[in-house]
Amino acid sequence: MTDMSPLDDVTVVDLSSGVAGAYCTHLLAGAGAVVVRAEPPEGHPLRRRSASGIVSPDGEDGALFRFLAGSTQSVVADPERPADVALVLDVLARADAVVWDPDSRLAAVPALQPAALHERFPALDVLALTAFGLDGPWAGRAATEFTLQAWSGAIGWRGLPGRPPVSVGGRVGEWMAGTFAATGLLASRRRRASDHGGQILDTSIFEAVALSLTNMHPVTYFAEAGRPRDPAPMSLLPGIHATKDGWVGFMTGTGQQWLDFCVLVERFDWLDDETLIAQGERERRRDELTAHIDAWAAARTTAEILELAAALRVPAAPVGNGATISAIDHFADQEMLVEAPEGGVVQPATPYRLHGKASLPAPGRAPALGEHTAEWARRVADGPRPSAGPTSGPGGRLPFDDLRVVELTAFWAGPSAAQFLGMHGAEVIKVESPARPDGMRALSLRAVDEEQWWEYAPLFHATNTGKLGLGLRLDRPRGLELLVDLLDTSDVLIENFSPRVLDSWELSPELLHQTNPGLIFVRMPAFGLTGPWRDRTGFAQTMEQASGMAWVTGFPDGAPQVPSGVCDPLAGAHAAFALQVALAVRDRTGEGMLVEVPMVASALNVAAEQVIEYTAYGVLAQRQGNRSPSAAPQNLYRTADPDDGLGGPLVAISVETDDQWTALVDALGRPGWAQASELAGFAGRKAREDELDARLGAWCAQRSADEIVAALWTAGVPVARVAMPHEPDHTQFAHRGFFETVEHPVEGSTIVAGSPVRFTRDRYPVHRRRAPMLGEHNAYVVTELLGMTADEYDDLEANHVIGTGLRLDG
Ligand SMILES: CC(C)(COP(=O)(O)OP(=O)(O)OC[C@H]1O[C@@H](n2cnc3c(N)ncnc32)[C@H](O)[C@@H]1OP(=O)(O)O)[C@@H](O)C(=O)NCCC(=O)NCCSC(=O)C(=O)O
Repeated sequence: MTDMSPLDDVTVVDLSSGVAGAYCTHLLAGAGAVVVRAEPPEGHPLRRRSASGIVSPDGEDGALFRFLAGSTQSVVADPERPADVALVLDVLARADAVVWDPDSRLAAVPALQPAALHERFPALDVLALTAFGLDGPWAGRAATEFTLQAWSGAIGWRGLPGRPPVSVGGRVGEWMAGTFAATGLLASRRRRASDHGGQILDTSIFEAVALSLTNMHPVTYFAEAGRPRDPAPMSLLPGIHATKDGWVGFMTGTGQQWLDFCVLVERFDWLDDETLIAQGERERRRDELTAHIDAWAAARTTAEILELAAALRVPAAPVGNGATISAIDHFADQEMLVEAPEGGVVQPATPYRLHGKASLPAPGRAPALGEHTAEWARRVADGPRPSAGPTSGPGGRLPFDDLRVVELTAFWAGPSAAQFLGMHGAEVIKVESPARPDGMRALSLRAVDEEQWWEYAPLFHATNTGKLGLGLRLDRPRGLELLVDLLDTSDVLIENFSPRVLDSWELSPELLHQTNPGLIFVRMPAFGLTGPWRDRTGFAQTMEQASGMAWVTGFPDGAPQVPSGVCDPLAGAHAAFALQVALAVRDRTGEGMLVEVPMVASALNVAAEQVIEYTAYGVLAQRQGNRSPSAAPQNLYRTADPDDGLGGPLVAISVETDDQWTALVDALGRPGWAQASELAGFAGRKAREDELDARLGAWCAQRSADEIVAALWTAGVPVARVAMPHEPDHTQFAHRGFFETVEHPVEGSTIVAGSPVRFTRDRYPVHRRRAPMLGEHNAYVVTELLGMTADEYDDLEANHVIGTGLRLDG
């Protein structure tokens, strides 16, 4: 097979104008898809102004735009000119998919609305990105990332004692939505291959935020716990601490890592205190613990601390930012940050690697506005209009119903990648050691002396739906042989252990491809399979610390804070995307490959703006608490509702556009102070945001949250009640069926968040099968799939090669 770009047979039209749509098509173009951006004459908004508010010099495209639009084409079309709209429709007639959001003048043309496009081009996949989804009671309502975070509970839970809760900086939710969108589009494309039927992929940014920024499935957790979450905001501990020369971040995700951390900071009394293994107890003793950790860290350099932490296998990272990350040796060594094709700017590289014969195209430059208009006009004039092809009715096959996936995964990132394949039809077999199961099981609601305590773990239930469970010990030679036999009958292997683990089992692609050349082998290490940090371990929080995400989260006068968790679904969705890129190659050639998806690489992509803006404009993004570089006024405000003892209840208000400001002024009753002419523009509002906060604060303090939301939302102002993350009962979620009920034989009924990308052609619940119990499907795998006899099965069980339930004693 010759070198090929995996998606070079895919054409996508981009009608979107936000970060989510642009990142979606950036990922697709990065895998070789032809992406044609259809822009109104004023151009994509990011050509002039970045998401962080930097205005590009006259006549120059913004640096963030150049990154996001690299390797794409630009067709300019005036929405007022029928001939221009006809050209866009002609390009769409030749496309496989369109990415749409409602915010450009072109996307607002009636013929270019999702339903109209679906009707006109039934074979086209129409990916719609909106704040709340295309229908439901909240559809079309005003929102910004900040108010979406507030509604979802993503703000309410995060904070430090004595301070208001704090939002996640950097519009991570929009990037997350773009990743889910790209991943969903490829899945839909694979389904289309069977019947040529396109569909609307109705993507809700709100749901993407709720799934990723609320600190790990709180709805499931508290539904199973049968109680609401403690209303006090929380922060990671140990978390981010000042060192002699900067900041260092820790994340002790397992009991063992906490114990190792105690050794690191030389507190053997903490090591002996079993109560401190529980995060709740650490939170209760926050001041005492923080005082010691701060003093210990302040006496050492970041490099010294990281070296010690790596030796003790405590997940840790320097707290990177736009100015520092390009100098980090591992990122340089692994070429995770590279010079932009236009030169002079550093930007993230493609967040995954294919180790196969297919190669990803080199990053290309962004197109000038309308650079490809004439070429497309010629092309559509010359060529016949392609026919849509036959389409079958609803009820076609699921995208991955021909795939068997084996996962050797733990916690959230790896399991979520495999879960996506299961949601859309794959048979997924989760392998766990009965002696060392997925660490998510340790976050159980039952004490360890209770029967089957490991089956009461809500986060395991939420991240492992749709899977079968195989209890198999890979530290036994016969266990490994059995796994290799299983992989011979499988299509995909996904793993997210530290790299040394699979190496110690000698499970290499070379070995596995000898007997199954079609196997796609996805590895999701923390930092990469090679490079100086190869053997370091890490959780989502570690990636948030290293990539810059934590740097822009928190108050300007305080330490950086982690978003806490977003890098897990982010890594999972990037892995599901990269895996599908490899699958596209396999569908054409039959050849599998190794796919490397370092967690940190997806985090660096999503935090791209920081390094890009620093290297392009010398601007270092900073923490702004609940304010934003691109909105003013924006903040949390106390309402007149009865005091909750924590400084609330609060509402979130966010004004990004001049129209939203006008709407706010009207809703406030056009007070004199709001009529000042300089407030009509963003710069004037930004300059006076302290005063605006005081005015809005006084207005909100006289009203209940419900009154404020009703008055402002009706007027078109982005507003939200600051909700807690365990509340699943928003009418909009209910309308879209975002949360699905799943029955579990031990735990009972539970509620699990679904997919932010709603497939509208074949509607099916995504959680059709509950999470497996440990070793529940051993008999199916061993006797049915591998054809072993009942005696052989018994022998494997008697020798503890396979097992059901936890068995720590070997
Ligand atoms: C998550 C980790 C930090 C956890 O660290 P550790 O607990 O030290 O795990 P390791 O991966 O190093 O080692 C796994 C151990 O389990 C053993 N193991 C696992 N499965 C089996 C089976 N089936 N049979 C026998 N033994 C097994 C394996 O041999 C190792 O044992 P020993 O050799 O005896 O140690 C690390 O796995 C990691 O960095 N993973 C890559 C990045 C990642 O995915 N991070 C988590 C994202 S989710 C997240 O952040 C979140 O949910 O929160």
